[in-house]
Amino acid sequence: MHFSPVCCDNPMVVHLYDLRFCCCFPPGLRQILSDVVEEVKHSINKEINGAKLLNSLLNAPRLKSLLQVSLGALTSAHDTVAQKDYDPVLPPIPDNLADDEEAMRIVCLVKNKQQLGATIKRNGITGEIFGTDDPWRTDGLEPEQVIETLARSQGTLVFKVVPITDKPVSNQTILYVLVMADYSPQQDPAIPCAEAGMDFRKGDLLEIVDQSDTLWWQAKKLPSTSACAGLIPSTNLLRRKERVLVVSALPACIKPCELHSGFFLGFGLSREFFLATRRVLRLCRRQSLSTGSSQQSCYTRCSGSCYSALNNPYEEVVRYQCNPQDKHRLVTLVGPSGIGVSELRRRLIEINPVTFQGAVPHTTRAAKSHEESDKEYHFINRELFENMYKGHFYSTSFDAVKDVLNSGRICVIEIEPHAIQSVRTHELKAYIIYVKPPTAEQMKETRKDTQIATNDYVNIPFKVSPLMFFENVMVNDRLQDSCVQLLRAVRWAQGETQWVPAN
Ligand SMILES: Nc1ncnc2c1ncn2[C@@H]1O[C@H](COP(=O)(O)OP(=O)(O)OP(=O)(O)O)[C@@H](O)[C@H]1O
Repeated sequence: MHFSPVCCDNPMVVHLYDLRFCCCFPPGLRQILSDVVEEVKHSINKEINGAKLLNSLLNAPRLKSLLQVSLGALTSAHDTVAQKDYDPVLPPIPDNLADDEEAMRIVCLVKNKQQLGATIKRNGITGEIFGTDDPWRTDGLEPEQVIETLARSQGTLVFKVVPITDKPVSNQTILYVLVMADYSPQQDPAIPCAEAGMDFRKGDLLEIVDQSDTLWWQAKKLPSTSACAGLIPSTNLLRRKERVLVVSALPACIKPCELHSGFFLGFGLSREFFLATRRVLRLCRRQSLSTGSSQQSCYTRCSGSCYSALNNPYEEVVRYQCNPQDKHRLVTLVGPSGIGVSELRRRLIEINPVTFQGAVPHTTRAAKSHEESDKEYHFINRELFENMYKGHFYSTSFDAVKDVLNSGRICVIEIEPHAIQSVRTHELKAYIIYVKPPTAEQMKETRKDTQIATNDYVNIPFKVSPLMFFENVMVNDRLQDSCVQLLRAVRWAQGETQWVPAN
């Protein structure tokens, strides 16, 4: 080992970066060090035992005093460094910082020719981009100019990150949305930073805290205790992604799908893609509006939900607490045919006819002798009937529902899945209950006194895709239990704070 002391002109200046390579000592210390080195050289030449040499060296009074002096010199160097101002001269820390604010940080990046990913943010009110120090200031620069400068720079980039003194005044309104699509940032090659992304599934409730970017918004999933928001695609971006995905999901209900598989390659959407998607969606919508029983299996499967999800992947919702003067929420039952939706509705009304009432349906058939018009049915002609039910709840009109709600009663109706969207309005605030069949054995057991062929019902291909619209899912097993369950759910719906469509 060869060790020689190094001198420099100004022994009190110790540069932090060079501490490992440059030691500067005062003259007295330099002398002791030279003596020690001489002693070591001398011992080595005498070819004595290594362990002995080390032991005698460590116990040598000179080395001990050297260590003491060195420690003192280091402490003094540290104090000098701590007191000295180094270039570049940074602006003073704002003195009105709250005690709990994080301290100012100096961030040093070493950049080579590779790209440096950075998000540059501009304060919407002051126009300020972000504070850096002389010689490069961003004051008055456009974000594009800052990006250009960053891209051109090489070597060490030093940022001074100063905590904000005033909390930013957000000019954004917080938006709550019900999500109609699934999203995973890990599977999205287009997201700028997958780690900052937030995944969500159909039916999740999101609080959108920032929509200033056209492509990427920031949101929190509710209920959430996290202070951190994640990146999610904006409505337009998600719509674009969903258009690609929905076409791949459609062939199940659209029989001869003429789409070319090439359309699914990437998100670069061609004109052909849009035309094909539109054609498929039009078909889907037409089928979902169709009334014929032959189309039942198709529209119960897609139930127009793919169409609405594409249109509106984030449905705005608001928190709603029923006030005594408010009209009741519309209670809506949905389920496969023959499972007992009508039976449950009938029983609910029977239990408490003062509170519950069904909306009087319309029919085109002639009134029987004992039937009073507008009591069991509204008797109307075919032309009027066809005009009324287009896109609505078939034989039940909005007016019939509103009549019941205006009377102060709770209106209970049953609808087909494709009509779900028509009742999901801010005015009706429909509370939608999905009635499911029990297991095949239970179905046989509980329906043995009825005329229905139970096997046909449990295997019904009733796939309701907009599951996120159901606020309650119940199994119609034993009738008595189902009625109690239904009653409890309806009471809950009219009392608790809930999320309802904003529009
Ligand atoms: N939980 C139950 N236990 C026993 N029988 C039941 C139960 N639920 C319904 N039923 C009986 O099953 C039969 C079919 O019920 P219901 O008419 O209500 O079916 P639905 O789902 O309304 O069918 P559709 O829409 O075709 O009219 C009826 O005879 C009804 O009394």
